[in-house]
Amino acid sequence: MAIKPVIEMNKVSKIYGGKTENQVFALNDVSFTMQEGEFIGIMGASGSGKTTLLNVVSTLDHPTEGTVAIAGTDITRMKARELSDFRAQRLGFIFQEFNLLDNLTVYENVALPLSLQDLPVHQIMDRVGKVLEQLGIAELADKYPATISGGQRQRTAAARAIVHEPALLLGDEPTGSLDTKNAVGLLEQMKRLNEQQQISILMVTHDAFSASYCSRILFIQDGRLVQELYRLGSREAFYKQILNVLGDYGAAAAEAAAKELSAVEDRG
Ligand SMILES: Nc1ncnc2c1ncn2[C@@H]1O[C@H](COP(=O)(O)OP(=O)(O)OP(=O)(O)O)[C@@H](O)[C@H]1O
Repeated sequence: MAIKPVIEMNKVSKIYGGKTENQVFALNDVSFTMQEGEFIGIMGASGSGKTTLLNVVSTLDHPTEGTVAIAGTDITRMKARELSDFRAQRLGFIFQEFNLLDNLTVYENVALPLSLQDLPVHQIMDRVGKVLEQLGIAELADKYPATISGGQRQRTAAARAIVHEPALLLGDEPTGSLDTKNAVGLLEQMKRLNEQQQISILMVTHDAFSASYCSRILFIQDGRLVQELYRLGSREAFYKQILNVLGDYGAAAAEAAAKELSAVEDRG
């Protein structure tokens, strides 16, 4: 099977502010292609444009210039209504806050993206059942979010993000609010989804440890892509490589990298 691009971003700029004064180039002439089955991490300092990039890809924000195609569809030409259907059917999201609905069970939360698509009930039951099994939470189907652990809530959120088999899974600091054990659990799950089901994942993270699970990292600085790193060897080696690159970008990043490097033997 031929590998197809899942994201084609071509000369994208996003400018905030007035026509001439106080302009902020949140993204500045950004181009990259993501192939189906990649697991890409976006890294960069605070204010470098990571969230803007993710928002443009997720169709929540419109670029000032340039084009973005997702799975062959140019989203920069779509109307609002088409965009919301496209988002619901083709994209999956994992956020730092799990955004589960408290008055729905685990099963109902996971079924939500399918219920919105008017699928027959037996098809919904079948797909939800499979994805709950996959994420090891089948026995929690009838429980409510308030009665399960943080890690289980995060897995429920992950199940909901993939139940409709999106072309692309997007994460904004998905491990941000998790302790180390649950963060590793979620990253392992994402890695499995990526490797075993070829789900394409784009994730924003400031954390080198999380980023080391990716197959490629794009580094962004002042709205520009400044470097990319492919994982060639082990995750541990990739982690050190990422820390070294972060170390190249400013004293603050270097300080954080040095701290992390000293902890590398413990966590890596
Ligand atoms: N709605 C907006 N109006 C004006 N400027 C904005 C707006 N949103 C973002 N910016 C600016 O665009 C730049 C990029 O912001 P963005 O949120 O993409 O950065 P980030 O890398 O995600 O930062 P962080 O890691 O702190 O979340 C920043 O200078 C920010 O102040």
